[in-house]
Amino acid sequence: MSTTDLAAPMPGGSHAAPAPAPAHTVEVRDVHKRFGPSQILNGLTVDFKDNAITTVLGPSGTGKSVLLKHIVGLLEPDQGEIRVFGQNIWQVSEIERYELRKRFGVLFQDGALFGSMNIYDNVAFPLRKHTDKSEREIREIVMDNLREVGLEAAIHKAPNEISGGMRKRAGFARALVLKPDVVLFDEPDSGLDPVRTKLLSQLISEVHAEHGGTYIVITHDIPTARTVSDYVAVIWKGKMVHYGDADGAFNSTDPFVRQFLAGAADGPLGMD
Ligand SMILES: Nc1ncnc2c1ncn2[C@@H]1O[C@H](COP(=O)(O)OP(=O)(O)OP(=O)(O)O)[C@@H](O)[C@H]1O
Repeated sequence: MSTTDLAAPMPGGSHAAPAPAPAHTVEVRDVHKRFGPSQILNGLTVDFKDNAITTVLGPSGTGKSVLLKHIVGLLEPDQGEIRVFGQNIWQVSEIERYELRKRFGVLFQDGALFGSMNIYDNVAFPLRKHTDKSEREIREIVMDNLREVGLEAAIHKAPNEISGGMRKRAGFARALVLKPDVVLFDEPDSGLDPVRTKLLSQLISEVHAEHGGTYIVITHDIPTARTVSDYVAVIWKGKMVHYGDADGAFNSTDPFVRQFLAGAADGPLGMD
């Protein structure tokens, strides 16, 4: 429907009311996903809080990355809905889905940088591809973003000439250049030592405090969750078993949430 359609008078002289704003920017409704014999997501439902950082925690192999791929539209649910900005992403055209995706920034595990481009060109890439900004404007945005993640001195380096932590920061800068409403992080801590993990977690919190937005951080690293979380979501066996504020999660009396967040061997959570 175009804006002209929305402005058209209704029979009886009144105007059509604009569509109500969605309650949440990212809504996951009863999503099921199976790969071969394995049911990975099994009726998973969650509304991510807007303008907040939610960490998605859960044991290895429980479907956290599969959930993230559903949210960005890389995987289609067998059943259920993924709604972003109020739209079911599998009930819109491919072009509309592509437009919705542009409002997402994603930081993949390895930063997902192009090996053949230097750091500057990697960060400039989304601006060159998706906007008609001049090279002068692009330079200003890229340098602002690289400064924010502390990489302005590394612009001429290739991805394989910098450390894993720097690659993640470059990936973060690239994820931010289009000023996304939603930023997703797939295990930002993977492959980093505890000090670099802590520094990256602090950077995520600082950037969020500066720009706002809906951040979803997939991790199984409890210290990362403690540093960045406003809200904590816990997945187990393909379902969302807990969603609440960080204090509530870390002080939960639920045996499963307690065991998982304490990293304890004793409790309902076994090796299966
Ligand atoms: N495209 C796919 N085809 C088949 N199986 C898949 C596919 N993607 C994921 N899986 C399987 O789904 C399960 C969940 O994977 P996922 O990567 O979401 O786990 P995770 O919770 O993110 O785990 P970790 O914390 O260890 O990264 C795994 O058993 C994985 O092998």
